Amino acid sequence: MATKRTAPVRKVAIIGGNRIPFARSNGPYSKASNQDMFTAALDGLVSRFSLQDEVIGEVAAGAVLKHARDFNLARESVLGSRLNPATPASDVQMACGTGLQAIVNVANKIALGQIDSAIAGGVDTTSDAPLAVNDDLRQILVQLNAAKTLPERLKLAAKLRPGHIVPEIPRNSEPRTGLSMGEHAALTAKVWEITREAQDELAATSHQRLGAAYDKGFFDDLVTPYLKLARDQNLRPDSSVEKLAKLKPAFGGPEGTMTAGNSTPLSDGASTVLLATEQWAKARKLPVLAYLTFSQTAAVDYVHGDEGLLMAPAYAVPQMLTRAGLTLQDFDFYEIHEAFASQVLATLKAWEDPAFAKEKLGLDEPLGSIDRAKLNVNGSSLAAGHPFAATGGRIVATLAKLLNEKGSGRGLISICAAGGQGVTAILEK
Ligand SMILES: CC(=O)SCCNC(=O)CCNC(=O)[C@H](O)C(C)(C)COP(=O)(O)OP(=O)(O)OC[C@H]1O[C@@H](n2cnc3c(N)ncnc32)[C@H](O)[C@@H]1OP(=O)(O)O
Repeated sequence: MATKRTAPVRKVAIIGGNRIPFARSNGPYSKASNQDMFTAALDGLVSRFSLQDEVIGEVAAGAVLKHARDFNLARESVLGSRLNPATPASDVQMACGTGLQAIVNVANKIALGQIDSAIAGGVDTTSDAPLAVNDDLRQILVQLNAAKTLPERLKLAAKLRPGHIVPEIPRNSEPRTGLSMGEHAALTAKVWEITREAQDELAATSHQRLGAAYDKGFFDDLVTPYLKLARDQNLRPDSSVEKLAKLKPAFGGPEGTMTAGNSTPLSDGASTVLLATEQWAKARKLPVLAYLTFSQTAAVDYVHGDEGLLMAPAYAVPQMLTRAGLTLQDFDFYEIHEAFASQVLATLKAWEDPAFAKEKLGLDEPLGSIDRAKLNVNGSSLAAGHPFAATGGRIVATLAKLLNEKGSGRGLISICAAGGQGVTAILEK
C-alpha cells in the first residue's frame, strides 16, 4: 500500500446536520413533495445553526426520483427556505450515492478555496414518484400543442386510444438488466453464500442500535420532527432474529434468503449537512464535529462482467485506503449503508477474501476483517429506512457526531448505488 497522504488545500469541517425522520412509502409523508421535504430539512438546519438570511457558498442536493418540475430542486428549496436567496444551488444525481456525492462536491469546492461554506444532502419520495405518460400519448400531446389549425388538432385527437392513459410507473430496477435492486442483491448473496441467519442478525442489530441511540438522545440535535413523525417510522426497537426468521423471502425466489426485514423498505425523507472552512465556523462560534478528508468513487461492470450490482464499494474503499495510506483496520467507526443486509455482508466477505484481493483488486493480501462492534453503531438504513438520496446526509451527520463524541478518531463511509457505482469517504476528528 502507498503511504503518501495528500492533504486537501483547506480543511473541510463538518459543522452538523439535520434531517426529518424517515417515513415508510405511502405513509405520513405521502402528500409531501421532494421540495417540501428538502425545504423542511434545510430550514431545520437554518434554525439549528442560526443561518437565517445567511448567504451560503452553495447548496447541493439531489433526488433519485424526480418530477420534471423539480429540474432545479436544490435552488427552489433554497428559495423556499429562510436562507438568503442569494445562495446558489446545484442539483446532483448519483442514485443512492447522491447525498454523499453532493457532500463531496461542495467539500472539494471548500478545499480548493472556491467557497467557504456549503450545505449538501438529498431527498427522495417513493410515495410521490413521477409517473410519465406513455411514448405514443406523449408524441400526440406534443404535436397537438404545436398544431396550428383546428383540422390538424382534430386529426391528432382522433389518434387517441383508451390504452394511452396507462402511465409509465418508475420501476426500482436496472434499465440494462430489468432486474430490481433486490433481485441483483439476491444473486450476489448466492455467490458470496450469505446466510439468512447472518442477514437477520445484522437487521435486528440495526433496529436495536437505532432504537437505543434515539432513547439516549443521540438524534436530538440531528433529527427535527416533521408531519407528526418524531422518529424513523420503520424503526422496530424490539426487532429480533426470531421475529425476522418468520418472514417469507422477498427476493431470490422461494429459496431466497432476502426478506422485507433484511432489505431496506421503500421510504420518504430528506437530510442536510453543513460544511465549512474552520475560519467560517470560528467566526460564527460553531464547533467543528469532524473533517472530511478523503473520498472515492468506483464503478463495476455488472452488465457484462461477473460483478454484483452493489459491489462497487468493495473496490472504492481499497482505492481510497491506498491513497490515504491507511488499512481497513485503522478506523474507529464503519458506516456501511445497509441497502440490504446481504450486500453489507458480501462486501465484508469480499474484503476478507484472498482470491478477491488477488484477482479483482490486484493486492497480495486481502484487506481483512473489521471489528463488527464498530459497524453502524447507531443503526443504519435497515432500521432508519432509505430515501435514496437522503441516506448520504444521514450517515455523514451521524458519523461526524460519533467522532465528536469520542473526541478523536476516524470513520469510514461506504455507500453502494444503482448503476453499479459506489461512493466512499473518510471522516476524521
Ligand atoms: C443502492 C441501494 O440502496 S439499493 C436498495 C434500494 N431499495 C430497494 O430496492 C427497496 C427494497 N425493498 C422493497 O422493495 C420492499 O420493501 C420489499 C419488497 C422488500 C417489501 O415490501 P412489502 O412486502 O410491501 O413490505 P412490508 O412492509 O409490507 O413487510 C412485509 C411483512 O414483513 C414484516 N416486517 C418488515 N420488517 C420487519 C421487521 N424488521 N421485523 C418483523 N417484521 C417485519 C411486515 O410487518 C410485514 O408483515 P405483514 O405481511 O404481516 O404485514
